Amino acid sequence: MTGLPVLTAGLVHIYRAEHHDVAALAGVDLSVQAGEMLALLGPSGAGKSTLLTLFGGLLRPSAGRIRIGEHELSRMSEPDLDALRGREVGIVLQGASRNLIPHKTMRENITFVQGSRRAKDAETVPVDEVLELVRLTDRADLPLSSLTPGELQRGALAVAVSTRPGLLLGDEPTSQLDHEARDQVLQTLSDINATWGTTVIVVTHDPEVAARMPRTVTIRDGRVGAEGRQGEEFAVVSADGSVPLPPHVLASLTPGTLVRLVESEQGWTLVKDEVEEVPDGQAL
Ligand SMILES: Nc1ncnc2c1ncn2[C@@H]1O[C@H](COP(=O)(O)OP(=O)(O)OP(=O)(O)O)[C@@H](O)[C@H]1O
Repeated sequence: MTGLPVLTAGLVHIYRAEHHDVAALAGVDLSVQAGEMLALLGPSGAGKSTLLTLFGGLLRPSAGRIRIGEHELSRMSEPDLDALRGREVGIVLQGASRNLIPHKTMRENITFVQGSRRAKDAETVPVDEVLELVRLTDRADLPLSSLTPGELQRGALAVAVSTRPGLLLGDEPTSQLDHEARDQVLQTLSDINATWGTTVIVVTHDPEVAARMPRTVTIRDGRVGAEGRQGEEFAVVSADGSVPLPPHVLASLTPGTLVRLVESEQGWTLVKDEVEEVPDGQAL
């Protein structure tokens, strides 16, 4: 299968807890083209993992739309979502060991996933082709306990793409790896993307990983806060017409500040209105 596009519109997710609700996503509008490779960035608690989990059909959105290829996920039944995960979406959870069966070799792990009921009707890829793509051919038949952390992480990627899905999702796929292993995992993600055209979306906290991604999307307070292309950061106009300001701009343009939108040849410039301060005690 070639890459799948991903589209969200007004995506909201609320975790319902016993005493309070948490709005993890508050209206995400995002369009990812088939075959793109991007990183989701943002502060802790911003909603990155929730968004990734929704892309994988592991959670259902509270409101809004989410489309993977031809599928509108919010309308799919549990069995159909399960089948989607088995064939069209590969997910790598945080921590390599959560994605692998410890007493099986890499080859056996891949064969096991390919032979599972969920993978029925999925594209069959020769195991050796998958192993070669992640550069683990010579480690394929060894016990997992003899593999390095980087090899195990590449093994987790191999399992996730063993049915050649159109979308690969990774939650912090390079965390807790040394620089060399991290670079090899990044290279493997690029190789999967380039060889099969797989759409790749990863969550990362690592600025060096982000810098190597062609596109980054920063999630802030459950919304798209900014986008980066080739290292340059842009503010993004939301579907409701709002433009979230980056934190350093917000520090000088505090909420309630009046601004003028001035048109020029370059486009639009935001100019702070210098309204005279009302002296203390004269406001009322
Ligand atoms: N199962 C849950 N039940 C209740 N609240 C949750 C649950 N999972 C996440 N949250 C809350 O939802 C918000 C978004 O969490 P999420 O894990 O998506 O953020 P994140 O950007 O991935 O953070 P991190 O970088 O720390 O992993 C946070 O306020 C978090 O506490």
